[in-house]
Amino acid sequence: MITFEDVTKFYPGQERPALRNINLEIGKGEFVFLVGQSGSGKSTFLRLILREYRATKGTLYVAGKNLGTMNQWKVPALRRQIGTVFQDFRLLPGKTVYENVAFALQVIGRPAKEIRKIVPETLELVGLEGKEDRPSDELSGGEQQRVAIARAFVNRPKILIADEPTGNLDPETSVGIMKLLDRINKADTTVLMATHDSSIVDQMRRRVLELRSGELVRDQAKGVYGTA
Ligand SMILES: Nc1ncnc2c1ncn2[C@@H]1O[C@H](COP(=O)(O)OP(=O)(O)OP(=O)(O)O)[C@@H](O)[C@H]1O
Repeated sequence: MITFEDVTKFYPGQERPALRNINLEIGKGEFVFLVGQSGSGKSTFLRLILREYRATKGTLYVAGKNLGTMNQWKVPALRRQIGTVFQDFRLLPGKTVYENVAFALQVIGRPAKEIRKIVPETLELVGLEGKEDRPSDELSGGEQQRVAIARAFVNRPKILIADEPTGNLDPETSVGIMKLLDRINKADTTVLMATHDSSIVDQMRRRVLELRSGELVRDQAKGVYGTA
């Protein structure tokens, strides 16, 4: 689903690359944690997959497409296959739970009838049934993240990228969010999650990729957050 072939990324004016010679493959339906200290290259890794940047060297394939040679006009279609969730939720202020999720389908031109069917189904999946009409800014952090996950998943993307999705949540709420991401993964969605949350990584025991100064220093099946 995602293949890095010797991918290096230099930002303009940088002496050291943000990512250096990354080689790896993430298969369909995998759940992968991306860990590493601040500045190790995690965000750059995720942004390359979204074609926010191009690799300076090497080749990156996502959902069968070579992102290096992809025309700019095809990038929106690529991004429709990748749901994104962030630490700070990024919901539409002043909109209800329902509107936040429906908007994701409206902007890609889905028919109103389909939207009326899929949005309630997805809100039920994330445990927000009955809260459709609540203003999203009045919800708890955990509920807001559920809205964000519903919005990211409502289009049934092949890949879900989560950048520190539990970073603003307490441990108990974080466990609930991880159960939800696990359920989405079991629905055959490839999940890639950047995190500093060691207890979650240690509990879940999924594949762990560790970056250090832009290099991939660990690729461990059923891994833990840190090596001793
Ligand atoms: N737009 C940019 N322009 C120039 N340098 C950048 C840019 N974005 C990131 N960098 C640099 O690239 C390196 C990797 O940064 P990146 O944001 O990918 O790390 P990170 O692991 O996501 O960090 P964090 O955990 O703090 O989000 C750092 O040295 C950073 O300063």
